[in-house]
Amino acid sequence: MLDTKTAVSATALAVAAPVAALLAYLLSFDLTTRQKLKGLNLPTPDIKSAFFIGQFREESFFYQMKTIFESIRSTYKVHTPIGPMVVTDDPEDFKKVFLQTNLEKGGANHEVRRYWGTNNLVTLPHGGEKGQIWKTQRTLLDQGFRIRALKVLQSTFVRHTEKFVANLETLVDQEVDMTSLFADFTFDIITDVIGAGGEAPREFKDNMNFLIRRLENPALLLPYGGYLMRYIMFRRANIIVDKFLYKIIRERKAARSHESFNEDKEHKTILDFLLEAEDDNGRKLTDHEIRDQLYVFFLAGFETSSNTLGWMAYELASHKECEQKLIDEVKSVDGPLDYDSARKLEYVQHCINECLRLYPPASNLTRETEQDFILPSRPDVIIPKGVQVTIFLFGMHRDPKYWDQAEEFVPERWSEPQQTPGAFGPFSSGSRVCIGRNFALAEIATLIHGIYNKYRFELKENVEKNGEIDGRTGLLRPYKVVGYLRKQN
Ligand code: HEM
Repeated sequence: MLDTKTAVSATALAVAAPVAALLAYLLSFDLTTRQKLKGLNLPTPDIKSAFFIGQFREESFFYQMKTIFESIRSTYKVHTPIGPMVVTDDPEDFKKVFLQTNLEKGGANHEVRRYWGTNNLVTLPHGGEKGQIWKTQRTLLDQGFRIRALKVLQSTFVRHTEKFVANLETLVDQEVDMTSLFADFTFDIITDVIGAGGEAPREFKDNMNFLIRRLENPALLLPYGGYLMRYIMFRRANIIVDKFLYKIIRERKAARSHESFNEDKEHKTILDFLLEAEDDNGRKLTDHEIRDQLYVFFLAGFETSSNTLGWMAYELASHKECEQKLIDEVKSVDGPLDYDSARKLEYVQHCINECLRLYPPASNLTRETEQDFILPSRPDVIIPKGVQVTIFLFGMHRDPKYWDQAEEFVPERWSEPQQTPGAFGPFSSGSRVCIGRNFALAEIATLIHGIYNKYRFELKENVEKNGEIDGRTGLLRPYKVVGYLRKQN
C-alpha cells in the first residue's frame, strides 16, 4: 500500500516539477519583457498586455503587425511572446540592423533550429564559434549559386517549365488554382537541384509541406518546443521526410564512388557541393549535417518562389495592359531560354520586382540586440540588450513616404531610379542576404516566359479570398488564385 502511495507521489512530482519550472520560466520572462519595454520611450498599440502572449492577440502575426502599423505609422514597441520587440519600417534602420551592425538572429530561432535542424544556413548564427560553421557552409554553398553554376542549373528550370507548359494543354478553359500548380513546380525544382531527381514521391511532398506549415505552431514559442514538435507532435512526418533525405544522400554517395561516375557529364547538384565540403581541418560533413542542410532548402526555396508566381498570375490577370506588355516581350524572345536571356527579360523582371514589393514572401525580418542599440529613426531611444528589432518589410515596401502610388501594381516604376533605393529588401541584405535570389529570379522568369508565350490567365469573379493575403505562417502567400486558363489567339 505504502509502495503504491510512494509511486503515485513520485509520478505527481515528476509531472509537477517540469510544469512548475516552465511556469517559473514564463513568469520571469514576462516580467523581464515588461521591464525592458517600460524603459523605452516609444509609442505602443492600445492593447492590454496579457501574461506571456503580451499584446499579440490575432491568429495571424502578419495581420496584427499590419493593423498596428497602419494606426501608428512610426517606430513602435510591443510586448510579444518572443519578448520585447521594436518594430520599424525605416530604410535607414534596415541598413543599420543588417548591413552596418549585422545583428544576430534571435526570437524563436532557437526553437526553429530544434525543429528544423541545427546545422543549416538559415538557422545557424553568424557570430561566435557557431558563426564559423555558418561561414564555412555559406562560402561553400555560394559556389552552387554563382552565375556560372546557375547557367548550368538553367537547363533544370527549362526542363521543368516545358513539362509544366505541356500539362497546361489539358487545363485550357478549365477552372484552375494557380497557387497549387506553382507550388508543385517549385517543389519539384528544389527536389531536383538538391540531387533527388525530377519528382519527389507524393508522401514526401505532403509531409514536407505539412512540416513547413507547422512553423506557425505556438509550441515553437515555448522552451524546447522545437524538440517537442520534432520528436513528439510531428514525429511521423519527420520520419517520412528523413527517410527520403537519407536515401538520396546514400544513393548519391554510392553513385559518386562508382568508377563510371563522370562529374563532367552529370551536372553538379547542391548535394554534391555538400558531399565535397571540408572545413579548414579537412573534416567532412556528416550525413546528419547534410540532411539538416537539404531540409532547409525546402523551407527557404520553394514557397518563396511559388508564392511570388501566384501573385504574378493574380496581378497580371487584374492588369490587362501590363499582361499584354509582358506577352509582347515574352514573344520577342525565342525559347528555350538560357540564363542571360531569362534575366534580360526587362519587363518580366519589373513585374517580379513589383510583386516582391507588394507581397514580400518574408513580410518581416527579426534580429536581437546584443548590447545597447540605437536606431537611426529614433536616435533619442537606447534599446537595451535582448530586444527583438523587427524590420516590417511589408510596411516599408508600401509606405507612401518612400513610394508613389504605394498600394498600386505599377511595374513601370522599376524602369526609373527608385525614390528611396534602400526601401526595397525582399531578399534581406548584408552577409545573410538570400543565397538563392538569382536562382529564384531566373526560375520565375523562365516559367513566366513559358506560360505567357501561349496562354493567359483570367480571374474568376467572386471567388472568396481570391487575391487575399494569407499571412498565417511566416510567409505571405495568396489564399487562392482561381480562374480560367485561356489559350492566346
Ligand atoms: C522569391 C524568392 C525568395 C525570397 C523572397 C527569399 C527571401 C529570403 C530572405 C528575406 C532571406 C533572409 C532571411 C533572414 O535572414 O532572416 C533569405 C535567406 C535564405 N534563402 Fe531565400 N528567398 C527566396 C528564394 C530562395 C531560393 C530559391 C533558395 C534556394 C534554392 C533560397 C535559399 C535561402 C537560404 C539558404 C537562406 C539563408 C541564407 C543565410 O542565412 O546564409 N531562397 N531568403
